[in-house]
Amino acid sequence: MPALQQKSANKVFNGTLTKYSFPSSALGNLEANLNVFLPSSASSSSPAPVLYYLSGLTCTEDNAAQKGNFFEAAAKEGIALVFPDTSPRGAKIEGEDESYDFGSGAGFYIDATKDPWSKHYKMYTHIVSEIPAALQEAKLPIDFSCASITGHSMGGHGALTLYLKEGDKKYKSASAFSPICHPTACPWGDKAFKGYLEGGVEEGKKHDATELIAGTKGKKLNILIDSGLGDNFYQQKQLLPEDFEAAARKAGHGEDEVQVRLQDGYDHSYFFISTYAPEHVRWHAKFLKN
Ligand SMILES: N[C@@H](CCC(=O)N[C@@H](CSC=O)C(=O)NCC(=O)O)C(=O)O
Repeated sequence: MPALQQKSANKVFNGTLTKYSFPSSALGNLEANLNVFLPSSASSSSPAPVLYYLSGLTCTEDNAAQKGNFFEAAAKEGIALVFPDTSPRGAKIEGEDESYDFGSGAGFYIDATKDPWSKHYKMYTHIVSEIPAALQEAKLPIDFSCASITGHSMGGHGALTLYLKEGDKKYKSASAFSPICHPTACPWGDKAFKGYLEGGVEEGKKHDATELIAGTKGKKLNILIDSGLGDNFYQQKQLLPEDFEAAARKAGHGEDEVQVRLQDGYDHSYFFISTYAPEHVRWHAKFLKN
């Protein structure tokens, strides 16, 4: 695995936010960027547990780091944060930069199976395996066996599906802000799955949180979702949190395992995320530090 290159470092809440890049084999050897926050408490003898944050459509590794309001709570709880990018960059595929909801900035946290996307668009492997391996090899003081995952919108879909697919051996808990909860039933998911997957929307069911949670009867889950009732994408039925909640209840998960909270007046923006980010970090800390 090629070494991480440090691009910048900033002190924040006594910890450090560092931007790295590395040539990613999952992304067809394109350069991948990510931001990593290490709390001051992290050391090789006391590595920090880690919370991954997956961003939404149009974002890079910087949006949540700059506007998400995650650092103070993570510093207090002694939790490392990893902010990956949302897609490969510069794959030079025709149509890659034509729309905000497909191609660059819109990798959907799946491994594409359809040409020409499948050579570069392997965001699932990039997040689940490649990034932890690269950070581990760089000997960052992070305990990758103690990880949880969160995200926003497309990244909320990523957080829920990676958690539901990988299980508690990989992630102890999942939370999401305004997640795309039922992508096979909304325009964003329909476009992404038809574009990236050989089997289209049918194959997309493997990457759909509402479909996945239906098969979790008897499993113990730790999921927290916040979505705003003033969110234009919620009103346009891109998010469908009610479908996810209904499927969770049908599979036998009560509020103690799957909480779906609809927050009055909040929109889809980082003003909403930054309001609830500290609470999400503290909620994950219960599972990461027990
Ligand atoms: N440009 C688009 C809207 C794009 C948008 O709202 N992106 C959200 C994520 S949406 C779901 O994944 C986002 O996080 N944007 C970045 C930010 O910093 O706010 C349009 O015109 O509708």
